[in-house]
Amino acid sequence: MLSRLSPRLLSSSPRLLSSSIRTLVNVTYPSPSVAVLELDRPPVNSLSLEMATSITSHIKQIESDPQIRSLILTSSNPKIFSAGLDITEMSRPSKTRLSTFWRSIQSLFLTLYSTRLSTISCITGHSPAGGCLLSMSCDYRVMSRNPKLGIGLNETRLGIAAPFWLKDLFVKTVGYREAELGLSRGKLYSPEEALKIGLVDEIVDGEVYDVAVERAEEYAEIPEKGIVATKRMCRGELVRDLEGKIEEDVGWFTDFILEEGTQKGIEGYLKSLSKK
Ligand SMILES: CC/C=C\C/C=C\CCC/C=C/CC(=O)SCCNC(=O)CCNC(=O)[C@H](O)C(C)(C)COP(=O)(O)OP(=O)(O)OC[C@H]1O[C@@H](n2cnc3c(N)ncnc32)[C@H](O)[C@@H]1OP(=O)(O)O
Repeated sequence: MLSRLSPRLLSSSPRLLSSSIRTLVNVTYPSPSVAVLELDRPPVNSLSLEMATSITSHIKQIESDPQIRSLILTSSNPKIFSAGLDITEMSRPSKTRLSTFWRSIQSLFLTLYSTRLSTISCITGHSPAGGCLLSMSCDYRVMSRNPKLGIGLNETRLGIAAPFWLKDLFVKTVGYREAELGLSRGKLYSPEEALKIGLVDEIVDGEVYDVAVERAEEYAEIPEKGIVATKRMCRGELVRDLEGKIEEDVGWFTDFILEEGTQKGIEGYLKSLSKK
């Protein structure tokens, strides 16, 4: 039933949907060629299996409407874009659930990174780890100037390492040396710092959403053929690298997460979060 509804209909009845099926995202259309996908999984928009699957399927629905040229990814929580992977998915999981979870993350990355749509990440709040992955998978990033916010890859702080494709994405975004420094220190960058290293493209004092819509409309005016060919040229290599190693990557991830030492680290990290 849900899959037969067009994206436009989805956006016109978000309340009806949320009362029947929890979609975890809201889709709206500020102009005829622009869609907005708002992450809506309180409290922190962490990426569970269901959340990742929902984002991926909504991107595919939006993509299937030829009128839509640009997609803004944002959050219903003004303080948090996304807290990254749902850490509870990695705490004492079954191997089956863990591998399905990781496949949903791989698939979300591949879908967002290689979509024909021009993608704008509208970062109003914190964006650590998987949140930074979502933003880096977009074509353009605008962030609130708020100096208290952080964006970056903090995996080492959890005693884990980013997978090779996330490391490669970071290297492609900020350059080798900065990526090596940022990854090994698990650094979360302030908006000013992120702008300096090219992790975000613009920081905004006022309404960051309005700037995101403006940028989305600018992208929508560029001929689609040129955009798609350029994205394929710039992004194809990383997409092919991961597509060729899906099973290997699932194996590494599940083996690493299921190790007792990793489990103890994850438990400790979860405790420290809930004690705050
Ligand atoms: C080839 C492969 C080989 C090996 C690969 C191995 C490993 C790969 C690893 C994969 C990569 C992982 C990337 C990730 O995304 S891991 C997640 C990292 N995220 C974080 O560290 C963020 C943690 N959260 C925070 O810092 C703060 O919550 C935040 C700043 C976002 C918001 O702060 P605020 O004060 O507003 O809220 P809190 O009180 O902290 O949180 C509210 C409740 O939400 C819970 N919470 C927070 N973050 C998460 C999360 N990521 N997952 C699940 N739950 C989360 C938090 O515990 C609070 O819960 P309650 O106490 O209210 O129950």
